[in-house]
Amino acid sequence: MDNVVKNFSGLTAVSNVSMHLDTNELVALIGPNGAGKTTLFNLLTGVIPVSSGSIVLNSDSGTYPLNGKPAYTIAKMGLSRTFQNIRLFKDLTVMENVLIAMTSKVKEGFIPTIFRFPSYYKTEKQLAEKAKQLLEIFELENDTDVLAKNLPYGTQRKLEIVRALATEPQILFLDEPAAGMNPEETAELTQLIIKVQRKFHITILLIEHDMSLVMNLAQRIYVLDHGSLLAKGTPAEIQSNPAVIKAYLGEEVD
Ligand SMILES: Nc1ncnc2c1ncn2[C@@H]1O[C@H](COP(=O)(O)OP(=O)(O)OP(=O)(O)O)[C@@H](O)[C@H]1O
Repeated sequence: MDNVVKNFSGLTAVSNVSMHLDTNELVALIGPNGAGKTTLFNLLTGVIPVSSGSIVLNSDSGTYPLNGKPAYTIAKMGLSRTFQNIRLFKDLTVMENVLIAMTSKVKEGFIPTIFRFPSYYKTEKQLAEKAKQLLEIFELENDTDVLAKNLPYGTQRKLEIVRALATEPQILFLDEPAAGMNPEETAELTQLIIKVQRKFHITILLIEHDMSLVMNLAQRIYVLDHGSLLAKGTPAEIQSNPAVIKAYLGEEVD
């Protein structure tokens, strides 16, 4: 993204932010409350339009502008996300939640679907098999028939990530994946994110307040403060950056 600005009637939530993600990178976006992190995710995934600036996806087949594209088009281009608040279908089972997320990829035509021809069952069976494989990675394979609302909170967050992965993304945006998790769950999630990134060769950008997760996971970190980019660098560089420490702790450091 190059020089991206987002104004909300008088308030500049994102101010001239430029950043990039390289293929297969795991990058964290951090910053104090209200810094503009979620707004940036909403811009990247087409939930809201930019006020100015550009966002592009570079791939082997060319360069594609993302700004101005609706969220479903961006999702189809291979950018998937989770939200800060859990957005599962609470009254559906774990398996149903994953299958629904997958259906955007199904090429099955209308007629076989309506009349339930053999090809329909084949597709459904293939999808269920794939969903099961994903659920196994997250150790949810024994919970396929459990209603989402009956899962413990930390498990619901894991299911959100499974749903985002079900669309086979190239880039995954995780908005506070460890929010509300205890230290044990956070440590488990950290390992899972590493595993998923390696297994599927995806690029990940994550927003997170839990510094243990950020410092253990991220190859690079961007720091936002009051809508502007305050710092960027490796975890070691960010941890010792006086401006970052000041933004977090509200005091000067020597
Ligand atoms: N739709 C909106 N209309 C008006 N102002 C908004 C809107 N969305 C966000 N803002 C404002 O933009 C600023 C950045 O908010 P944002 O949610 O992006 O911050 P954040 O870094 O994600 O914060 P947190 O860590 O608390 O989630 C805040 O001042 C917020 O009130």
